[in-house]
Amino acid sequence: MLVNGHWQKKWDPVQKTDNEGRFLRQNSAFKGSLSEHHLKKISEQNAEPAIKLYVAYICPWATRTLIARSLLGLEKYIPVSVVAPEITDFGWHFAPSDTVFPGSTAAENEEIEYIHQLYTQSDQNYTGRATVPVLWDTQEQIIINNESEEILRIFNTELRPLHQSELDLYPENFQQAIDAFNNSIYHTLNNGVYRAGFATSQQAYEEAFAEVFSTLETLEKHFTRQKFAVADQLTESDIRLFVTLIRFDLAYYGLFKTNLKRIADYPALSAYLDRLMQVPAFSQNTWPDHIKAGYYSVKALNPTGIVPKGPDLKWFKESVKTG
Ligand SMILES: N[C@@H](CCC(=O)N[C@@H](CS)C(=O)NCC(=O)O)C(=O)O
Repeated sequence: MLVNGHWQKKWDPVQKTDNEGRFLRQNSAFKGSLSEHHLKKISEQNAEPAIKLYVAYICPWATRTLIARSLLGLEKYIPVSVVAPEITDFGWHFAPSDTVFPGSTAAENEEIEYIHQLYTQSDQNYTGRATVPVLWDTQEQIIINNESEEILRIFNTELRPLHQSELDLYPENFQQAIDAFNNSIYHTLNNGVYRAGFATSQQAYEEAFAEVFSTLETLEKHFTRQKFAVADQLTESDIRLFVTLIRFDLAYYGLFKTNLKRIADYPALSAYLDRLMQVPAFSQNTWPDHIKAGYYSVKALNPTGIVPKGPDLKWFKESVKTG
């Protein structure tokens, strides 16, 4: 992580814990939105795009923003750079083309080598973790926003005039229900799997584990009656749930020890994933090899770095990606 703008070499990608060993996630520091100037520049589509998005395909938070970008048809306005899936001692990085992981952006195409450079360019005294996603202002060379839930809303609301789709991911008449659904899954499931995986005491792990599975049971019942998370249309709640569910059997079940059941063992949740994986915005932004390589590169949880070969999941049968 960065401390007063300097990278700490002795660094371990396990975030903070409290006195009882409970995992604590840091709050995002850059919470800006788009100005009139940005909007004008983005719609002009000059040779140099006005904004860009830095992501990791392993990352559920970054993938939220990618799915929204695709669903709303914003691809041509917002170019994306994808880091190598493995987190290094220097954090996220771009690898040179001869060693680049399929699907990642080669270092030769980037002005930076490490994501932490974006943070020090934006604030030379930045203290904190250098996380993805990052919404970047290419002209000012500063971070606009590094919080996925806000980037998603920026795409949905502020970029509405550029949408190539009628879809509204946060429609006014469902906002309360969407907020309530999001709250019901964030702590116990989206972040719950991390709280189980990065717990440093048995008690903290068991607490998180119980909450993960009671939430999955509730959701299983919900999806026996409902097609989508909220109402009868896709909303941002589906994106926020999907990114966790699709990583569950691939990474969380094994590495994070959330192994009471797999998503494949829940019929209604499996059918829900089947439905969403048929939508290109969901399947095209889901890269199972990145997900496995990325999570299993966290040395504190997997010192040998060995990446499991399985599981053999139906959701990825036809979507072997080549980059
Ligand atoms: N609250 C942030 C969380 C982002 C986040 O934690 N990203 C992870 C990858 S999944 C990261 O970049 N971690 C690097 C680190 O913790 O140093 C968001 O939703 O955008």
